Amino acid sequence: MNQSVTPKFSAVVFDMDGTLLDTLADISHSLNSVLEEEGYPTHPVEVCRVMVGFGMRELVRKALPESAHDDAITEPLLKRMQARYAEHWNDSSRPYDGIAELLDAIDRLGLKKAILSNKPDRFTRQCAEELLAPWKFDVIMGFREGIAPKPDPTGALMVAEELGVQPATILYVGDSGVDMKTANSAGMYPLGVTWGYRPGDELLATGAAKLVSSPEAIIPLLMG
Ligand SMILES: O=C(O)COP(=O)(O)O
Repeated sequence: MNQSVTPKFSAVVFDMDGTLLDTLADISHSLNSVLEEEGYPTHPVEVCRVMVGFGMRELVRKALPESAHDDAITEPLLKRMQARYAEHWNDSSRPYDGIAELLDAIDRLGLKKAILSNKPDRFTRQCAEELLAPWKFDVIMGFREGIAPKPDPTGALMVAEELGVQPATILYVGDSGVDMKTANSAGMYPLGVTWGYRPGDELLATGAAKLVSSPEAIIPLLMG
């Protein structure tokens, strides 16, 4: 680590889908193939883009017609979606350009780093282990039954606790309004990224302190 450079933050918490990884095509494919098999209307990828981010249960619910918003329908469909995604999570999902350089810079600066996602926990871990294999994350936390999903701050505060740092010293990097609300209610610095699934105006309206349009643009923010 360069001794003349003081990190401003002690840790970086990343959202996964739309921030570290472009997962949209695999999620959309898994969702649509299950909807189609059940005779429900499917959705273009651009519609899926705005339905992702609230967790898989909510994705399935949003994708179904309102007449099918019943646990007796949504829960079995969620299980099928999970099974389908287990086969297709890695067809085309990849880190965005510049993520490798950003993660390398975080490591060079000696900052801790974590992932907090509304994606089911096992898929969050699988994606990190396979698609972000060169980097070690200090904490990886996906959606776990019994813990409220983002934007509830519970998960973010658990991550801070596990990292052993104060929330106020955490840079939270995400691509959606859900992320900006989470960061604000957990007392973390909300940094919005515009290469993901949501437009910059949504991020500003939900409390982004700043927007960046490339992973490399985050590197100078890490220096004190
Ligand atoms: O599965 C989702 O809904 C999105 O997950 P994310 O929190 O990584 O964006």
